Amino acid sequence: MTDQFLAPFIGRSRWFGGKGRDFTVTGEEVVGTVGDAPRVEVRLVELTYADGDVELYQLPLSVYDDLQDHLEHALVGERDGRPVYDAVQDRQAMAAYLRAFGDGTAVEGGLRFVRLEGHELDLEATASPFGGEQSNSSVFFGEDAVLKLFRKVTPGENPDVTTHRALTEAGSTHVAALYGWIEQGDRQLGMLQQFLRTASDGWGQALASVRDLFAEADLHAEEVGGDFASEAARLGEALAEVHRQLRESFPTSALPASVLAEVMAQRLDAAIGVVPQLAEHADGARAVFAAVAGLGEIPVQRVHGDLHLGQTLRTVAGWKFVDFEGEPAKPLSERLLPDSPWRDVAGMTRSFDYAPHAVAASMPAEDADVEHQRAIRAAEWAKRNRRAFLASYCGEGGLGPADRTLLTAYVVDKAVYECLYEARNRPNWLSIPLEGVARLVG
Ligand SMILES: Nc1ncnc2c1ncn2[C@@H]1O[C@H](COP(=O)(O)OP(=O)(O)O)[C@@H](O)[C@H]1O
Ligand SMILES: O=P(O)(O)O[C@H]1O[C@H](CO)[C@@H](O[C@H]2O[C@H](CO)[C@@H](O)[C@H](O)[C@H]2O)[C@H](O)[C@H]1O
Repeated sequence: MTDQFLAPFIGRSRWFGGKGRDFTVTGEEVVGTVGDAPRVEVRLVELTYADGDVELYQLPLSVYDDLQDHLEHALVGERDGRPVYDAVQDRQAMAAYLRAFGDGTAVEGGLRFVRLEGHELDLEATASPFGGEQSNSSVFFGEDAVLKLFRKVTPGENPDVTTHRALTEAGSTHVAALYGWIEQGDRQLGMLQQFLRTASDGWGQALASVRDLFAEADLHAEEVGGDFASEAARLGEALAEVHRQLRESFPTSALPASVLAEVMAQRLDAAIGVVPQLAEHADGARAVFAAVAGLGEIPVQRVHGDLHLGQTLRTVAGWKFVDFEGEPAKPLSERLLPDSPWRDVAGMTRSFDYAPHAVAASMPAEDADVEHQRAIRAAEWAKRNRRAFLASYCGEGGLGPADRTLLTAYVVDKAVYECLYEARNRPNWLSIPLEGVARLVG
């Protein structure tokens, strides 16, 4: 018997990846507890979708004897007359998590809080939940650490933990150092890492740069004060370094290009099932994928897997990349597979296209002339930053013809994925990747 309140709570939560799909809660288990006042029950809730897919979601819930006025916004339901709250929103509950890391020992119910050496945690830091868009749930501990609790959980390693660990141990300056993680059996449920105090995210900076450009109708991207190209170039350099470190830390192999082309074509077919508007661009996209089939063997390695400007943070010590979990909709087994580094380059390329079009969508143009002018500036901004990024990513070798074919296919594949993502999560934004696909294959 499962609690009635779970399904509506999960369904309305930002982190729920199954939006738009019918599901029922088919099981739940308390796999651990943290603290005692309140007591946090860490529940794994099994969801079964109408098409038979099954997923497990992690719900840390704090249980109190009485209603807590200050947690009204976080009330999830009531069990046996006791109020149950979303523990991520609950400072006291999160303080207990931090203390558990401080002890570095196993906590009741099989949860293990594992610490890496090298950082003295501030155990008194105040917890505050991250308020932005995300697929998991993060809590900041003062200016010291960030705890990310994974929502969709699967057995085995979580690539966010293992990739951060490898990069931290390799001394990378382009990630927030990993401080520890939470395990339950063979699952990794959360990750504690360095709080990047001086960070501002690349997406926000890119939007500001575009707004600057749109405000100066007669100027080109390189002429306005908020030009982003030198940052785009730094991002390219940083990504090249991260890819090099990942090649050294994880196994590398080769993938037959024909297999990659087929996988991309299948992803397109599946996406058309959800976003029928993609069908009119299908022939063009298939031709782009087919061109990859002749490329022989593609070198593959551990990559980020879902890179975009929102996963980049500019700090006084340079650019950092976050969230190495891969695309949230992909099964873990696929997210762990080595892939071509061009997937990450393609993700950034798409993001350089998204930023100007997202700004344009949020600023209705007064007339057709302004709209036309903005479309030209948007294309200019995207091209300028894409070029700066690519030039420094590729370095002296530049981009060869085979690389270009592969990159183009990854860019189209990413734009197709984005159509699916937007249709399910932000239908108002669907036109951004859809028009992107049209431009790419048109
Ligand atoms: N170490 C960090 N320090 C400061 N802010 C961070 C850190 N890691 C992530 N963030 C912020 O939190 C946001 C969400 O983190 P992310 O890892 O992308 O979560 P999710 O996997 O849920 O999408 C990021 O976009 C970034 O703005
Ligand atoms: O950050 P997540 O791992 O949750 O990634 C998912 O959500 C992203 C949006 O938050 C989505 O990114 C898309 O929108 C971005 C602007 O919000 C844009 O910069 C990206 O280029 C675009 O792909 C991402 O695809 C999705 O997996």
